[in-house]
Amino acid sequence: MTDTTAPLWPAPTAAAPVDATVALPGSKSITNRALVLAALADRPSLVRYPLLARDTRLMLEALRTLGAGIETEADAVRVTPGPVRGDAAVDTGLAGTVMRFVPPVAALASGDVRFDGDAQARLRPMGTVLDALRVLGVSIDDGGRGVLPFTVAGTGAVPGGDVTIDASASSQFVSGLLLSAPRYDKGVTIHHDGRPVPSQPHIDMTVAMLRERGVEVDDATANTWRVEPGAVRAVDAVVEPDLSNAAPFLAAALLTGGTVRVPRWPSATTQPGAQLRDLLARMGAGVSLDDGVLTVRGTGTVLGLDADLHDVGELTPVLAALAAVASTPSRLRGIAHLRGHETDRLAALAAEINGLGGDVTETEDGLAIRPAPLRAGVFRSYADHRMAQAGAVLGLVVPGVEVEDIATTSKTLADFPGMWSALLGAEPTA
Ligand SMILES: O=C(O)C1=C[C@@H](OP(=O)(O)O)[C@@H](O)[C@H](O)C1
Ligand SMILES: C=C(OP(=O)(O)O)C(=O)O
Repeated sequence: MTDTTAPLWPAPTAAAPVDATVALPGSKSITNRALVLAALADRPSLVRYPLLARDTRLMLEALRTLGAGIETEADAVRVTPGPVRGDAAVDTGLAGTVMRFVPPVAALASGDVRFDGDAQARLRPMGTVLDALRVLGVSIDDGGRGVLPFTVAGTGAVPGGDVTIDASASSQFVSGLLLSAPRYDKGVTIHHDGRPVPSQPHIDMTVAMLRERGVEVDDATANTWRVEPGAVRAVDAVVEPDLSNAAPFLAAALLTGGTVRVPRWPSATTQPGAQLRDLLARMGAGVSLDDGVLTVRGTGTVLGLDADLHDVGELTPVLAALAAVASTPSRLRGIAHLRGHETDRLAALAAEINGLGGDVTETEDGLAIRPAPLRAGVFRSYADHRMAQAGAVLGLVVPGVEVEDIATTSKTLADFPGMWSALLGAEPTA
């Protein structure tokens, strides 16, 4: 769905190579995991440098509604766990992490918890999570539809146990169950049966964050995860910068032949955005990491990319935008599951890049993108933050691109337009 009443944002073209240092806010994925685990923990804790954007504010509100104490301090959120409360309503917005991570928490409530979200959220796959919770002993009324809205009927405890799911449509089905599993009476063992699970780094992130809090997790067998029941230890967490949100800024360096530096870039991380180092280098960038600062330099060449993005699907929109202005063809593979993201991202990218004169075809599991001269036009964002970012990236080198609903970027960045202006304002004035 697209907001046809939203104003058009004239995407600025780069008058010169960019030269900027971009400090990125916290990772959406780490923030929302840290908040859920803090709400389920054995005592209060701090989540430091959290992302404060729509998806994480929805998570804060959901956990507050379910009984956690939430206090926002300078650069931190203090979370005080409490008994999970029923007779509550949770707004998921369009956040996959809220709609997949919070129902397993609500299953611990004493009473009903109703879930609903944006109109577009009602299209995102949920049935696997709901069916799994039923197998683990939870009663849920979804009217037989397997999507939002639905009601989780908590009884104050969840038996837990063994469940087999098909998580090929989203790794979040696995992560959501794992995060609450230590609080279920028998813990949880998940077996995946189906095509490969996408976004493995995000599952690794879930497992690592559980272990950091003293939870016993066995992931030694492929496609099986076992979480033992037990306390979730409260830890003060430091949230890394959101490396996936680095993508449009780093892309600007590549496209304009400029330089972009991102401080606090972790040397080791489970974030999929870490793979931008390799992916952008393959597209022609000079990439270096020194003293925690990632530097990406454009060399004046943007090469096409042939890559399997199954593990790093959320990088696709920006990489597709780069590929659309590359000098050689690209194949982006392994990303059929993007059809269930904020919007059908494969259809949306093909439609919007082609709308500017591009040459993109959808394949069964991705996109084939061939070089073509692009022209001015409207780039629709379909309420998808990363589509809007892709439009901004194209606008750097294609004069006259207007991005519809740039405000949708607030899903994971409080002020993307401001950051984008600062990026361009930092051009050397030579
Ligand atoms: O667990 C997470 O934090 C995420 C997992 C991934 O979901 P999918 O596995 O559905 O792609 C990713 O695309 C999303 O942006 C965030
Ligand atoms: C797929 C994404 O988000 P969500 O967490 O809503 O699934 C994304 O941010 O690219």
